[in-house]
Amino acid sequence: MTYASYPALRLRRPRASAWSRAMHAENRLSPADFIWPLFVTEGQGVEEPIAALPGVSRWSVDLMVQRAKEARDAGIPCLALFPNTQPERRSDDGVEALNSDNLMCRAIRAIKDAVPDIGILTDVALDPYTAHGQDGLLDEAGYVLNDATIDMLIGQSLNQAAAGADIIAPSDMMDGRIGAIREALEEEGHANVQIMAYSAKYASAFYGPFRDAVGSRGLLKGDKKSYQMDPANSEEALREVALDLEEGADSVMVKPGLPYLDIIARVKDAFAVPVFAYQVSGEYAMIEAAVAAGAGDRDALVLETLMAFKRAGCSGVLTYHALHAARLLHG
Ligand SMILES: NCC(=O)CCC(=O)O
Ligand SMILES: [Mg+2]
Repeated sequence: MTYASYPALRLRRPRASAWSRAMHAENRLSPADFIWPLFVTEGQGVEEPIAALPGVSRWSVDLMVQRAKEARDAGIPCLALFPNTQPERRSDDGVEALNSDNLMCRAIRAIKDAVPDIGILTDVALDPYTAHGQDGLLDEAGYVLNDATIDMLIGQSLNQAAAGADIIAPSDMMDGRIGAIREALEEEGHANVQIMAYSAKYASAFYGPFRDAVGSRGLLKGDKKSYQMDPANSEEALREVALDLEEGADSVMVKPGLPYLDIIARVKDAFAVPVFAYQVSGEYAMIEAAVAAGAGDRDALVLETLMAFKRAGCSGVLTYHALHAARLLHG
């Protein structure tokens, strides 16, 4: 087939007016594209602003319920919860993750009680609970043990599911944990609890502010390169995704987001399954720093970066800008 060429063909013609641009848009953003990560802290009526994430706070459970209502009213379908565990409840084995009355479980129950029609995604990994800030159990040399960690992750997943979590999202990058968690969920009567696998999670420099938010930055010794992926690799991301899908993941995630759009596009092309991205704390902080420096307009930067995820093939995005973006789109 041959196309017309200039001047019969002018690609600027459909761009000339707003109505026509709207009609020709290949992708659209809506509040339903967003999952809102929120940080829970102890107490009543407590808001703790996070310096490294201007505009983001930790909220106590009672105020978290207010955030959940705002999210629902703005059309956001799902929240992702992260606990800032009190230092005295952190230990080498992170056993607080298994406590059915821990901060996470109390937050899940309170939100499900007050706002039953919003989804709750819970992160599975031990880093908010360990005294060393690593995602799993360590051997004497400080290596993160794979199979022993999986036993803890199963317990953590079942604990969250019992509290009412709708989507279990293992972010630990242990080999084989998706299959083990799926099997345990089936056995314990949680057949409808989904798994969103953090399949391609990279050992990234963009997680710094998150570690402040969950209180693990000062604790973490070394790095996470023995389990998170090398930013040099993309074939390996396809293998990670293939394994997680074989093991029973309902959806997969690529993390961080914007520096890894190529991975998102490859995963979507190769597997045609629901792919989500995590626009992580360092990405949020970079946008806010640009805005503070007068280098860009917040609303435009936020919507353009979120649209990029849709264009790359994402079903949705975990983003700290979720409420702001959803309200912009709602008008
Ligand atoms: N498991 C969740 C994260 O590590 C979040 C990272 C971030 O927002 O920087
Ligand atoms: Mg894996």
